[in-house]
Amino acid sequence: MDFWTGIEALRAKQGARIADLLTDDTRTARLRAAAGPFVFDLSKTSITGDALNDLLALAVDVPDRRDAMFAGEKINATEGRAVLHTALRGTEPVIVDGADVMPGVRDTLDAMRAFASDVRDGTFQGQGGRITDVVNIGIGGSDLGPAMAVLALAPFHDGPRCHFVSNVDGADWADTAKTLDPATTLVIVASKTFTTIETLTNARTARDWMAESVTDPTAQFAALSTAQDKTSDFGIDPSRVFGFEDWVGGRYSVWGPIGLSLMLAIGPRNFDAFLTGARQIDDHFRTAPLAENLPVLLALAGIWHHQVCGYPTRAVLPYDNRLSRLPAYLQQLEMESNGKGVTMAGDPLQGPAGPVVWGEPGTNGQHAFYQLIHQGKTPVPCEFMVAAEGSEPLLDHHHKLLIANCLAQSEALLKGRSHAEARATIANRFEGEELERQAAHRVFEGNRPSTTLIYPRLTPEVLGGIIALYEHRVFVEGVMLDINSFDQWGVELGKELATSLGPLVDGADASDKDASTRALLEQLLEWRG
Ligand SMILES: O=P(O)(O)OC[C@H]1O[C@H](O)[C@H](O)[C@@H](O)[C@@H]1O
Repeated sequence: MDFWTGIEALRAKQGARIADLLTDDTRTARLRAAAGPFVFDLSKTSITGDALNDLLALAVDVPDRRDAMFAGEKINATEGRAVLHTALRGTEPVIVDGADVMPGVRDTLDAMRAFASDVRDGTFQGQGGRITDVVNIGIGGSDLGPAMAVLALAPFHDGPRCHFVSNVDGADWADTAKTLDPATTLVIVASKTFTTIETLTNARTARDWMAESVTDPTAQFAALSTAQDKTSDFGIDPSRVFGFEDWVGGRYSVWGPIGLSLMLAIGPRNFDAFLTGARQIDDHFRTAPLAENLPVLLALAGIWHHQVCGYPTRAVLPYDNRLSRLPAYLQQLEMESNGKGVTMAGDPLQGPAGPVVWGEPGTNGQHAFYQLIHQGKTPVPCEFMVAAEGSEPLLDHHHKLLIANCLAQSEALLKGRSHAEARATIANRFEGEELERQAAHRVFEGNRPSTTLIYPRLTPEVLGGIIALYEHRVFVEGVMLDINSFDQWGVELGKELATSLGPLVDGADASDKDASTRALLEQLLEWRG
């Protein structure tokens, strides 16, 4: 059946009360999947067994497309590229344009390991001695992955301190640089294309900063890029350039050279565990039946909530403070991949593609935006995640509270509180009409959907698995929607216009701009003096 016809038919199957569905004892076992160290529960959604079967039927193309991706077929059709981030953590040969890519992947990983070990054990020295700090200069996929992962794996750090500079706003560089000694800092310029204006601007500023203090300004520079001619032009010695191929998308690139700062922080062995965790999920995704396939079920929950129920956003709520950058990471992964308007054939989509993805760690969000999630009129499907154990054994009483809060939120969303229940909680304080009015403000509709992902503890392996789960979820949704999840043409226009606006900020003629832009520019220029 055509996807959108199937979605239309599924709309008639909404409306079950989640609490009623949960009276069926078999539901939690059926709407749950396990893979590697994860258990995923989607029983607190309104997906009935019948609707799940229909959703699974709409995923019929997934196995073939999945196998095509893993086999190196050029499924990124608008750019004519294979999509092989899985090869960066893979073990089996993958043939692209007649040649196996795996020897190159292994060589690069070996070179990264050797360099990371040299930096970590002091064999590679800065001009003022051992490297104490690493600054990764990159943006988008060349920043979010390593920045998120370095923060997530803080308990595993035994290498130099890692910093991340991404924004072209000079404040980002300035605030970071003032904590650093150039003579003991390694600067990593991370850019797949090595043309990104933000990254090159920051990298040149970093080179000038080095030049003020050390003899050889680029001797402590490394580069991560597909464009090795451009890294040489910048002055970075090829021995410190770690290359990758165009079949690695920016937002899928943390597994290879773009992960170098992570490898420097946690060491090659832990980085290997990070890859292993992702590979476990790759194996699960390739072999588990669709109905038990964790990324597939994540995707079906996504399709159910966005395309069927029409909920415009989805919240990612890790009860894991070190995953505080995960929502931002997933915003790029999901919204840049599936924020599309046309099918693979270029026809307008008949409905929305990816939802708005947002979130913050719990419990912080509870004291901020959860009000809207509980009582706002537009339901927000919530994706909770929590570990059985924290990484701070001496603070286990904190972790118990974290788990209790995570489960309490999904329970509150599910159960809600009726008017009668609300009235009962305040009947000793109010009466008559005032009691009714006060009670109305304390009603929770309930029946709000959520899913929960649980795991034993946040380790490199588990983090690798979480990212791979979401990568494959995005892929499955993309296949079902018949969109290209691997290009990002939507970011181009703004870049082109920024280039044309550059001279205007210097005072060049703005007469071809629209009236609003002209007026804003005029005021800004007046204030700039
Ligand atoms: O790694 P780079 O080539 O510098 O690209 C950095 C980022 O910028 C682009 O505009 C894309 O939207 C992102 O997908 C990419 O990750």
